[in-house]
Amino acid sequence: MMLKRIETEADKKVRACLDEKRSFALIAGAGSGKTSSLIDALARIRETDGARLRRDGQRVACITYTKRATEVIRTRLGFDELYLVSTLHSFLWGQLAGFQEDIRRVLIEDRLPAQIAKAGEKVTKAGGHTQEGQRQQAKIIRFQAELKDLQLVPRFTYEDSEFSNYAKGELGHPDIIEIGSYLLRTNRVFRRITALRFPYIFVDEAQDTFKGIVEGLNLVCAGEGLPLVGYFGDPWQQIYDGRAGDFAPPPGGETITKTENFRCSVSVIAFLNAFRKDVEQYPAGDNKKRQGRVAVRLVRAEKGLGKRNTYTEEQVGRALEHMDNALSAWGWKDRDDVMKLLLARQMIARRLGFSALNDLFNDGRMASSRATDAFEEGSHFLLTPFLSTICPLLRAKEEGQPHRVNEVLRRESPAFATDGENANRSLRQMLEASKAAIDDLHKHWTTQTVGEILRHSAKTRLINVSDRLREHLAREPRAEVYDETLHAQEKGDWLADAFFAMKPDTIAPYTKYILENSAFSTQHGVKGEEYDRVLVLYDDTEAKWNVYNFNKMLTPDTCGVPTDGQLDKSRKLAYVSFSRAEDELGIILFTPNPERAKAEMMSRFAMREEQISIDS
Ligand SMILES: Nc1ncnc2c1ncn2[C@@H]1O[C@H](COP(=O)(O)OP(=O)(O)OP(=O)(O)O)[C@@H](O)[C@H]1O
Repeated sequence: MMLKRIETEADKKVRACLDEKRSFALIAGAGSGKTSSLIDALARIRETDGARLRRDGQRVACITYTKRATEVIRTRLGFDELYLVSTLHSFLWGQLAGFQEDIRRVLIEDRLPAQIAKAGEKVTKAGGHTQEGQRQQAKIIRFQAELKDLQLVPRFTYEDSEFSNYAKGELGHPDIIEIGSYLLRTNRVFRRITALRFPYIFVDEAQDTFKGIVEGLNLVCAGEGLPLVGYFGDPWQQIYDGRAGDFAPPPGGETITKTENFRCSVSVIAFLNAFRKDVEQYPAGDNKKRQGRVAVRLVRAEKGLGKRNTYTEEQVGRALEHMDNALSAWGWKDRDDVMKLLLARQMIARRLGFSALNDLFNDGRMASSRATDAFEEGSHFLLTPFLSTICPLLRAKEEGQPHRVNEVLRRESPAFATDGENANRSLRQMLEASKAAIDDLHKHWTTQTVGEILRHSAKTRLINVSDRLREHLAREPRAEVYDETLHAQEKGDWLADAFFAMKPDTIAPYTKYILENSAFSTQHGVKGEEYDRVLVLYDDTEAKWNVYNFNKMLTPDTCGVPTDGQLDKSRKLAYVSFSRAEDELGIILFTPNPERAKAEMMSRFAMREEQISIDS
């Protein structure tokens, strides 16, 4: 909680850049108050140049990463129309919508040929006779037909959807990024118009924006004077693939480093400084008075005895016992304000009661790594109807909240959308229909399988059904026994079949976990958050070996040197996790050699003997 605002050196430098009309990039470590710096900068422009901008019909653009951030910033600026605060997609579409003929040209010359080529590569990889090969082949045929139809599309639209239908002129999220990058790169008029509309462009969380967009905005703002672009972000907090990571202003711009930390206690900052060498932070607010604590617990790792060297159920249980031991040792056992950050969902799943679902989506025979990732993010197409509609509806019913039921129905259910077929139904009719629909859904939920529930919900148009889900619901279950050599490319069929055959009881805790804050989170899920006490648990047996390796990242002398990729990914994720702690940070590391790891961590991270304990 911010008590009083302190103007920092970095804020002064940003102010100087604004006054001199120079582009800049503010690299601000964790807890440094990026949002405050951004708001200050936006407000400064209002003071110095606001009247002129309004007179000339120009605005200040602020591109945010999430819709939630958009709301926060708009509110803090008093909803002033001088500013256009929007997510990247909506900002780009605002600029692209007027360039209809250019959109058509980019789709014809670049976007569709690129997608056809990509599908072609997948056909070659999968083999034309496999189901995946045929699926990709069908995609190529569809794209080719859409390519022909593109000439006839009267108008291109974008409705904030993931999916595209080019023949109907409907664009999806990825199209907006690709077309936006392409036009910024190649079309001088597009750049000129963007610059005229927005002499000042700010990008929040710049590390997570797309490379092509940073390059494009730098072209828009090349040269001296306005337009200028200001990036705010932290390269060490870029944890998703394909994003800008290291961002820099256009040539001539200034890179400013913000070294304050207003969030973390003295001990946590000292540890962060030992961990990350490019920014030396200091406690800059009331946090200077908080000593806090950093403690490490080293546990002797067991070799995974389960499938693919992962833990068996019994071993997961033992690992959880070690976690409880550490909680007791740190005096955290009975506290409910300890945020536990686990990399492996298996342990969270076991604690919260969705192991069966978790096991299914982590079973490499049926789930591709993409499917596992989507499960972890809560974006898998088999699960989204439950996350967005079915479980929220059942929950609202259970809690006796008819208004909430109606809200979900109106927002998510085609059968209850207030336009179209329902436009003429009275409120009473709608309420009666919704009650009947929910009672019916509840009956299915308690007696039927997941597949039956989905089919019922699709038939009654209670849920939005994606094309992929529709295909799976419509086909017969695969009769063959799964064979890796024959079916690897079609494993999604077996995944869907197994999912459809499940009882729904493990889905409710999963959706609750994904949708609500609980005392557990994955390490990816806590970006931007802060908690009094944070426990971070590393167990490489459960991690994706080729992607992360926390033992090698933290103790390379004990465990061997990580690959560049492992080092980069593991340390960014660790930095995000560690820096969430306001007061106390506890790290549990399962290591093959606790004694050596202890000595190495003490010297590497300037830790004292009593900070590191061993539980063998
Ligand atoms: N100038 C300031 N003076 C006093 N407190 C501040 C100031 N700026 C930010 N804070 C407080 O410091 C904490 C961290 O701020 P904020 O969450 O904006 O940091 P951040 O840079 O976005 O961090 P991260 O990148 O780690 O998510 C918040 O509790 C905020 O209220």
